[in-house]
Amino acid sequence: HPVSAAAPAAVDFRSVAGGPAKPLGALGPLTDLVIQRILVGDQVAASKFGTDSPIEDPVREAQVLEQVRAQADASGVDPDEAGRFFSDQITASKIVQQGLFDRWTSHPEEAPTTRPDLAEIREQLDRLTVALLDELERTQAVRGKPVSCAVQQSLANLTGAATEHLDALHRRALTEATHSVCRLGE
Ligand SMILES: O=C(O)C(=O)C[C@]1(C(=O)O)C=C[C@@H](O)C=C1
Repeated sequence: HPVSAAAPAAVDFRSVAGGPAKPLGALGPLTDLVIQRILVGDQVAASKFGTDSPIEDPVREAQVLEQVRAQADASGVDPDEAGRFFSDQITASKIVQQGLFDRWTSHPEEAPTTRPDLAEIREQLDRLTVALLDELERTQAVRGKPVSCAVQQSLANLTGAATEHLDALHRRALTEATHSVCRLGE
């Protein structure tokens, strides 16, 4: 009998679950937000590529970290812990931006053709800050248990990277952004 049309190479979690797939486990929601912030890095890169704006903006970084420390207190998270976590988020964003700048420079046909507004993107980042701090607060117990935390972070990163179809650059950013989640609060 004739061989049927190409079978899917892998199970799509979406069709199984019947809804949008999300990173799994206790750290799934936190990791989902981390991935969203990493993906906003693509928009930041698009807003800056081909302009005079450098990837690194120390004034904005200081504003972000100041907002984080103030809101951490209100959310019941240690400000130093929150500051370390968000420094990692900023580092991850810069990894993505530099990687995309390099890619777009050597393959100009892949460069974005429209330039999003950085001020609007920063408002998006500010909203993510609030949501991330809520998740840092909610996950304090599991993050305090080193072994199960490491297992949960691996699970969330693997499933998150797969369902969001992250490429090598964005997976590297995800590793950087989550590398101290389980050590925080110790
Ligand atoms: O807002 C920017 O310009 C960004 O590039 C985003 C971001 C961040 O992750 O918050 C990253 C790098 C900059 O140094 C400042 C802030």
